[in-house]
Amino acid sequence: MVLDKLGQSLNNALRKLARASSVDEALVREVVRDIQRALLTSDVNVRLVLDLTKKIEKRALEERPPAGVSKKEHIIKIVYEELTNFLGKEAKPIEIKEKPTVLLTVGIQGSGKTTSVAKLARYFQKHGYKVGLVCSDTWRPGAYSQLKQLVEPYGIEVFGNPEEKDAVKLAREGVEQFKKKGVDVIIVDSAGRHKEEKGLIEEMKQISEAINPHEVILVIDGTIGQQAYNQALAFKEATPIGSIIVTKLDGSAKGGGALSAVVATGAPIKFIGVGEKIDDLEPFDPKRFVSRLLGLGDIQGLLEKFEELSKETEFTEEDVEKFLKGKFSLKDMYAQLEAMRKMGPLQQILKMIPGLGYSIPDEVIKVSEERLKKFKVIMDSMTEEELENPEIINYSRIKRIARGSGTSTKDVKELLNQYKQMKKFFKGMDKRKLAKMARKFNFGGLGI
Ligand SMILES: Nc1nc2c(ncn2[C@@H]2O[C@H](COP(=O)(O)OP(=O)(O)OP(=O)(O)O)[C@@H](O)[C@H]2O)c(=O)[nH]1
Repeated sequence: MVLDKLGQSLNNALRKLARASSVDEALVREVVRDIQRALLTSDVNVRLVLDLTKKIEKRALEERPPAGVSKKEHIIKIVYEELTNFLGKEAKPIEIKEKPTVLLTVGIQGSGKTTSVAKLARYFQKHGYKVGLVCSDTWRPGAYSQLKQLVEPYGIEVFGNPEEKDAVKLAREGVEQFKKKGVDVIIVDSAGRHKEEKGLIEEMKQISEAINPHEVILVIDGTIGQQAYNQALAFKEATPIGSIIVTKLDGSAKGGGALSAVVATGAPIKFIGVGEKIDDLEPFDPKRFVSRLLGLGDIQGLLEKFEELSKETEFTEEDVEKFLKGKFSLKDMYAQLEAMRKMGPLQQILKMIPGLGYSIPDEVIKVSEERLKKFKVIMDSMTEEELENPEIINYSRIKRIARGSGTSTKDVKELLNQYKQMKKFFKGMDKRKLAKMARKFNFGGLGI
């Protein structure tokens, strides 16, 4: 996992808070100290840590939680917000505004540049773009074949010539060729032979002049921790169109230091490298990153699931509200059960929502494909009125429905029973938490 040690320490600090019977000043200070320690261990710069934790402490001690929110919840939210701000607040994706968009990547030797170029190519390809790669690494003869090998399985073309010694010429030729071929994104991999910033920036300027890229991406090795600051700063000062990929955040003890150091320079981090495989590249989104880091659940992931699902089932916000309030018809229940089956166990989904650890009885949500099919057949034999208001279904209606659908009265009763249980369960949930949960399901501006 990405920065799992840091995440674990931060999560432990928040758990201390969550477990305490009451929240007083001493506890706040203790939790803040734990957060400090966790960040320092991840090589975050001392001054940055102190600034950040001072803000958290001040807000935690001074701010009063709004009605309906406990002090603990409020402090967790403060920690989440301040950490998110600390890491740049908003995601800043690479935008493909023009076709072709030309991207130039630079990086110090061994930073993970070539691997990142392949990952980026795959990323854009997965998003529907036709990608061409240019290897202008004239320093390391193996670079061209390394790149080719990485992207070959995906049919991504690589331009290069291991015999050519002029990197600028290679870059220019490669870009020209791909422009003629009509690709959407051209990524140029530079030499990466430099051990320090100066040479790197010189090379970047030369190639930039020749190919006029839309964006230059500096690849920084996340394992160098706060040393990333100087690299990112020199880069930022050299180019106004620069963005950054921080690599090797999987298993790096110093990743927190690298990320925060880069953010401190004002250079935008656009992607993070989270493994050696081609798909191990993630767009960097501070909100999503921090909520995962703190173990608050992956809200964004949840939303995406809902979005995907709503495309197929027209699963609307009102549906969710109805569902959560226990006000739903049999038709709604069927749609929800179907949706749940597609999303995985509801239990799992609820876990993705911060602060909710509801334990839902199995019988409420367990519904097999076969059972669902049977439910559908039964429901097809019901009247509109019965579907809207199943309470009116008495024994004689049950018998008629069973006959009409070719099922047994037991089957019909089972369906009605499932409906009752579900309704009862959701009605019985804590109203405050329920309202909070409904709010969390708000697809639009979702803030914790
Ligand atoms: N664990 C992990 N390893 C990575 C990541 N990104 C790159 N690597 C590894 O880092 C090593 C160096 O990567 P390269 O892509 O060859 O680095 P480079 O900067 O192009 O290297 P030179 O061309 O020699 O300057 C390789 O073993 C990669 O597999 C990452 O996000 N996580």
